[in-house]
Amino acid sequence: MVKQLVLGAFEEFTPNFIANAWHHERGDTSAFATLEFWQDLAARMDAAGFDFFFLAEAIGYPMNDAGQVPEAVIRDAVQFPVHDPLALISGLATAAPRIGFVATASTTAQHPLLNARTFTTLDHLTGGRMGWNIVTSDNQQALVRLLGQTDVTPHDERYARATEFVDLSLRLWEEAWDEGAVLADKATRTFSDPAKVHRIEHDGKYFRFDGYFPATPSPQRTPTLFQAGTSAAGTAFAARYAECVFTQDREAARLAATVARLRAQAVAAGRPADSVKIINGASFVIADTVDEAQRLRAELNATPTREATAALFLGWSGVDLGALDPDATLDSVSTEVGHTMIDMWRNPNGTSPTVGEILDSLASTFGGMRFTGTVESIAAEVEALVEETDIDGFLVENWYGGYEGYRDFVEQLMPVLRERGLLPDVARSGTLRSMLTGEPDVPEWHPARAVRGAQSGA
Ligand SMILES: Cc1cc2nc3c(=O)[nH]c(=O)nc-3n(C[C@H](O)[C@H](O)[C@H](O)COP(=O)(O)O)c2cc1C
Repeated sequence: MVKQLVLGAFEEFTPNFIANAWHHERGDTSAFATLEFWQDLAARMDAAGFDFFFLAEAIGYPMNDAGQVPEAVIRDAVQFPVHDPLALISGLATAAPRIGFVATASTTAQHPLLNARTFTTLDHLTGGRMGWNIVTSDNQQALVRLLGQTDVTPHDERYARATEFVDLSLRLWEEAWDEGAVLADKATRTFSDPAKVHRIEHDGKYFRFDGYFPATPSPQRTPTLFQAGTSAAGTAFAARYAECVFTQDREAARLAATVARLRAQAVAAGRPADSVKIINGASFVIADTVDEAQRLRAELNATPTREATAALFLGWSGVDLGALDPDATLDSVSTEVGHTMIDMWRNPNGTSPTVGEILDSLASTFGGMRFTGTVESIAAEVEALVEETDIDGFLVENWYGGYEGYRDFVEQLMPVLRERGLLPDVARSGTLRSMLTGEPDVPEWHPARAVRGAQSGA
């Protein structure tokens, strides 16, 4: 039996993200800074039957170790300008009443209290439709300079900080307020029952907290937890906390290996293999003939400049390809930024591509799996990929920006995927967690459950 996929729309609050194709004739993102632009898009994805609207985040932008920002970043709009995704969501929720919202927020840049309060607020305002994509952040060089930090926090230490950040957040969401603490009882003038609201004291390596969490429990309490970053440290972190993992593999065999590794680590962490939903990036170029689709794909590959793609790579990986010998490989390059990005260009079983080859092919490889063909050929490929890799869904990449970037996928491919049983006949609804996991509550194995009610009755 085929698996029913979950679908997210992959966006960032910027003119156009990974494709850097905002200037393509089919798209128009000149109004990207307006609420109406995003409300229109979210409403259409809601009506189309997508499960969630996903917002990546970049507080920093590509910058090399010397603090120089490639000119292409500003000229070509490479994650710059970028606006605040969390500020967008309540406005989207009014226009899109069913779809979930997953917002990326960084444990390297944020503070647990401020972050937890924002997600609780948004989970209330969306009626339980919020997800948090937990990242330790790319674009590190700019991030530390903008936040006034002295240096990039080493890669694995960022995950140690993320662990403490999430553990404290879970206490704020699950332990600070008991069920039934909010009474709003006029007769006794008791809004909240002091016996059921608990002080949280935390004195850790990275954070201290001493006091009450000032936001009432939201419909999901803990927002649905996503994670992105599949280094060894990232995978271990995902195995502990993530209900969904966003991956970006672009070859079936590599994706199958990532899925197997994530499921094995989940089992080793004491949870069922299928309790981690693995959602891979995917872009779809659809036309009446395979030739025409390939022509359009080639046109899209030629859209971003070489400087823009190299800058995007720098931001995500921390590696400035322009400063390296074009004949060298990345085999011995080390980075404190993104291991996932570098690992994609290393071939442990053979010859790795050279820096020159990587630069030549970046535009045609950014993002996740690429599907190019007719509706029927792509639907068959999707089914075969799900069978081969055991993934749970796709984060559909927007190419041109705005609804144009999804139109063919929504209007042509989704009906055929539905006919093949790869999508539900009726769009999922309810809280985001129930849409993605089938269960309304955080699962038993999750660390959230260990702290829930820890002080109740105390
Ligand atoms: C698929 C994917 C999506 C990511 N999205 C973001 C993002 O939106 N914002 C961000 O700051 N970092 C993002 N990152 C980077 C992560 O913050 C990650 O922590 C970083 O790559 C370092 O961890 P890693 O070596 O495990 O990949 C993403 C990484 C991956 C692999």
